[in-house]
Amino acid sequence: MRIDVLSIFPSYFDGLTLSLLGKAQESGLIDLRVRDLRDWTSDRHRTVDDTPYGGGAGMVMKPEPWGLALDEIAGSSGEAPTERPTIIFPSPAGEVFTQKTARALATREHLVFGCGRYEGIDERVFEYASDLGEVRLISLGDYVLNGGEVATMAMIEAIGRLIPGVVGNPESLVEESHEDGLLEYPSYTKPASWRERSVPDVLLSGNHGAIASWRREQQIERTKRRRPDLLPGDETAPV
Ligand SMILES: COc1cccc(COC(=O)c2cn[nH]c2)c1
Repeated sequence: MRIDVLSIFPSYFDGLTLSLLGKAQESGLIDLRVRDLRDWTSDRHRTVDDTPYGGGAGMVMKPEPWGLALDEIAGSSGEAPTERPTIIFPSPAGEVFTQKTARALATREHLVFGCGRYEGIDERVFEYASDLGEVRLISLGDYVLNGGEVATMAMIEAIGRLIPGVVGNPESLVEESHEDGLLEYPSYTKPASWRERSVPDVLLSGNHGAIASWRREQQIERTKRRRPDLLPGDETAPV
């Protein structure tokens, strides 16, 4: 998978070269290219923002740099024609990102992330970008960040770890929260007793059927308690 990131703070993404995603890049599973949006400005101050038409506080990101950058990155830049890229703009006004979104995006060949700053990006950029690829405005949740970089980091990690070969043991991707629509069961490791607190006996029983049932009960109980919104109407229905 090729992932392009456009940001006025490209060094935000230095962290992605570490650990898991770092190895994925070395092995060629992920081709991550982080670019500074200011590289597509032409004035001395490398200006990327201006005042909003219609007034209002703050600044809006100018369309010109975005248009030039997207033409180069998302346009058919002479490389072998592959599927059109999916162009993602993190935004508080976007669809909510879930594990389902991550799974769907992990199947794509080419993702482009456009990190907004200030009060946002000129709306015409999203319209123009839809001629170059599938445009998705995606929100991590109902809160506002100062820019799209943190949301992009989170999405790249959530998507990247689902790409076959990135995570050593794919089994570890199966039993985790949201994979089966429920929160994950509690985990324990040695010592069996720690500060007067013991590991649930069932987990020491060696009875794999009982352990599986106990874990499923824990998933349902936790989901009911912390995230009832995830449960279908009838919480005993198979998820
Ligand atoms: C594209 O325009 C803007 C404007 C303002 C902030 C941002 C950054 O994204 C978020 O704030 C966000 C993402 N998920 N939840 C919140 C983008």
